Amino acid sequence: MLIRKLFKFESAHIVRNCSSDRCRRSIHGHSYKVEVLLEAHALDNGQMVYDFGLMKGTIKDVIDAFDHAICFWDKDDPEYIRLSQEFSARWISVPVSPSAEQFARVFFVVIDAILKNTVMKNGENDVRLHSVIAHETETGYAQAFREDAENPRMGLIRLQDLVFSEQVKAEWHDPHMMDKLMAGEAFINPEVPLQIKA
Ligand SMILES: Nc1nc2c(c(=O)[nH]1)N=C([C@H](O)[C@H](O)COP(=O)(O)OP(=O)(O)OP(=O)(O)O)CN2
Repeated sequence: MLIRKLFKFESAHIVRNCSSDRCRRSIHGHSYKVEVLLEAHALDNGQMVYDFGLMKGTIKDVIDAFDHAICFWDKDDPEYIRLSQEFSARWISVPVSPSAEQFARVFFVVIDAILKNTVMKNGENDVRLHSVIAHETETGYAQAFREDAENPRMGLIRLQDLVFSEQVKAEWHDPHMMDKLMAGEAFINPEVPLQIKA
């Protein structure tokens, strides 16, 4: 079974080398929608794949990092990068160009790591990330599956190559969230007292 949770953020970027002229050399913004699809073949104690509410912690924070931020490719012109960092308190540096395709892959890599590091406490069974859909506009989206996220032909995405500005980190529930993720520290879900036994 699949479940899907939708997140939204507003973000600015340039996508270098693309065919659309407006897109490749003008800073522009989108109202992004990100769909996170989780898969399981059994249900937890609440008879759910994974409680939607649990996705409003670390997973929501990492997506919301991009809200009201400028996102740039770390291979972009150093002067563009410098000015983005100077004039925007909220910025994210990514190791791939910020197309819809790469947003979907970036979120897949991070959310997959979060789920793998999460200690689930309510009888969840083999919950895994199925795919991530990044809607750039009302009419265009990209969907990344595991084979896309891990595909070196699409560019390598490693957690340590994502850089979040100090302002972005300061607004997280835990400003050290990404450091903890990279160090392999567990994210522990809350205990749930069992009320009724099936
Ligand atoms: N495959 C992709 N194509 C394009 C991407 C992308 O990320 N992946 N990105 C862009 C631009 O960022 C552009 O701003 C969005 O393109 P487009 O869909 O053409 O935008 P419109 O606002 O014109 O959308 P309409 O709904 O068609 O009016 C370009 N291509």
